[in-house]
Amino acid sequence: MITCENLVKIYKIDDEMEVMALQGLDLKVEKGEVMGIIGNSGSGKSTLLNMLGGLDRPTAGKLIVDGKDLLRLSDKDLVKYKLDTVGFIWQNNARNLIPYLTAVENVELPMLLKGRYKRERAMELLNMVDLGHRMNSKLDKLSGGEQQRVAIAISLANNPSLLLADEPTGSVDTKTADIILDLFRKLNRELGITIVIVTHDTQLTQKMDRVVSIRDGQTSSEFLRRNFFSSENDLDTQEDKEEDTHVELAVIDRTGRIQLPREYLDGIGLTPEQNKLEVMLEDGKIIILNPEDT
Ligand SMILES: Nc1ncnc2c1ncn2[C@@H]1O[C@H](COP(=O)(O)OP(=O)(O)OP(=O)(O)O)[C@@H](O)[C@H]1O
Repeated sequence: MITCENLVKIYKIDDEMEVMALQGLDLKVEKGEVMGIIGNSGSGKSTLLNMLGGLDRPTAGKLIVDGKDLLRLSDKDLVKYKLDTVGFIWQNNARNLIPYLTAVENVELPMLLKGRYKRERAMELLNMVDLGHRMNSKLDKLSGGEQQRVAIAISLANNPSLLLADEPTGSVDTKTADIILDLFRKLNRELGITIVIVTHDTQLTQKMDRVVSIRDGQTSSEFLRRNFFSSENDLDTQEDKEEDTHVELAVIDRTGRIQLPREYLDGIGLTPEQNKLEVMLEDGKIIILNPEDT
């Protein structure tokens, strides 16, 4: 569904200053995946989402989404792509909704359809997000989580094949965050929609099958859930950390370069000044040693 290869995004601040927000990022997302993206503030998560959503164009590299080459699309085709292929959910989406209109009126508002069909489609979308029973409630009578579900209904209006969510649970409590993740899963299952979620919420990422970590504008590691079918109850009863639920994979680029977590390097006593490691292949395993220890 998504292929990013060596993706670069440079923002020009003024004649002298540039920011390289994406520094040769590689990422593959399969059709029908629900995937998380994590990373420190400023690591390039939102920039990546903006590129995937066609809100801005990459500077260089390759970006193919749903068969469309986003570096080569004409301006007209990019507008069509934004309308037809992607749906967006933002952290503060609900704030853009109109408080004195009902849920169904809010969903109807941005739709291009006319008359009766608009109402039918808006009702259908609210049913999809399990909010059919509140369709005639004024928005300001709905909880934060329910308002976010109205925003999700709106994002589905054009049958997108990709949903992009930037901190979708940033403004709600843990229980509501779980309900929203369950809803994403349901939409994924029932509509086959691919979903990419940027989040800081480690409770949420523990429940995702694949989480990619971005550092300095590049994918640095990937967390795969150990047991895709492990019971959600287990997660609720124990104080899990990401390492317990997921196995961490370092990302290797086409030239064989990998980025090792700093704590691993610290673990073998390698100081930041040292820039060489001893690497050995032994019994089918690659062993990395601090050269000063050998
Ligand atoms: N429109 C822009 N103009 C100039 N620089 C930008 C722009 N957008 C992002 N940047 C810079 O690009 C880098 C990556 O920013 P980005 O917003 O993608 O990070 P992020 O991982 O989403 O951070 P956060 O978690 O704080 O939202 C930062 O250094 C940021 O200052």
